[in-house]
Amino acid sequence: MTAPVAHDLGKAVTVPATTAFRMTAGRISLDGREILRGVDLAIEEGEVVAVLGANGSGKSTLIRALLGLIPLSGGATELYGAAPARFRQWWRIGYVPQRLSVGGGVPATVREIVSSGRISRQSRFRLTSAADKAAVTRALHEVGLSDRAGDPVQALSGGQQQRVLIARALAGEPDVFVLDEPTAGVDAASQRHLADTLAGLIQGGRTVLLVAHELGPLEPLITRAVVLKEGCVVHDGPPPQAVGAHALPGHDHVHPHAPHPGAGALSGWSDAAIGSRAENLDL
Ligand SMILES: Nc1ncnc2c1ncn2[C@@H]1O[C@H](COP(=O)(O)OP(=O)(O)OP(=O)(O)O)[C@@H](O)[C@H]1O
Repeated sequence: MTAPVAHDLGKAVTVPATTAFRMTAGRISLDGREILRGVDLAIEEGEVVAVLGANGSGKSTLIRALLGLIPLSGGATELYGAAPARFRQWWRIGYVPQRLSVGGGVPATVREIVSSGRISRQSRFRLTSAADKAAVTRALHEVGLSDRAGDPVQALSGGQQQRVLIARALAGEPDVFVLDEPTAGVDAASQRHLADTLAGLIQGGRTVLLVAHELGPLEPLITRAVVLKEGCVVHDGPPPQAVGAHALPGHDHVHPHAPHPGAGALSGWSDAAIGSRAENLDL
């Protein structure tokens, strides 16, 4: 993919877009099973890409590998042109994992979790700034959780915890949003609100990479679909008509995520942002 044409001494030249994520011949084996089997993929800045596929096809594994969270057994990945071990600009990436792992962890409040989204923007020697606090407050407001800021995150419903993760991402003000099944377990109104918010982020030039089984209201935003089947890319291009795994031949997705009764409407989060260092990507 290329960026719009620039002009150099009157001559039109095509400027390559910056590649946010690249995987070349990526292979991953877990417990002796090959989960990704030779994936080539590049996500350019400004793209809005949906990774689709049946249960167990490797979507989450692909996303986590692109973020450098799972080591490859073959091939290579790059974040903004750097190998994950050499990548330093973690503030550029905001990751919303499928769920918050809080069981057995140190108790944390909603505000503390959301504040962790600012860590990659902070200097080791600098205390939390007014800008950090403002970004956290804005992100909490934008997901409609301002009134729950002081509550232990364990006290929130599953849907609300997902909004905490979204707020954490928003708080870091990243360039790229990576969302693993952002519509799973979220009611229809919240999905529409999420779509509006993503639309604002995309309009602001952000890149979006998301995993979804059903895109629902996110569908019009998607510029490219990558379909996985048994760890291989079987489609990479324009979203199919009636995009979503349901539209694909052989779709056999099982829906384990019932809409969560506690997942209320996301109230007004827009072009704030996310970010977190790799060690903060997966609480
Ligand atoms: N840590 C692990 N160890 C062993 N196998 C794993 C591990 N994580 C995932 N797998 C397996 O890898 C396969 C792909 O899992 P992954 O979560 O990437 O699929 P997915 O397409 O995201 O599925 P879903 O739609 O159900 O979320 C599955 O068969 C899963 O059981």
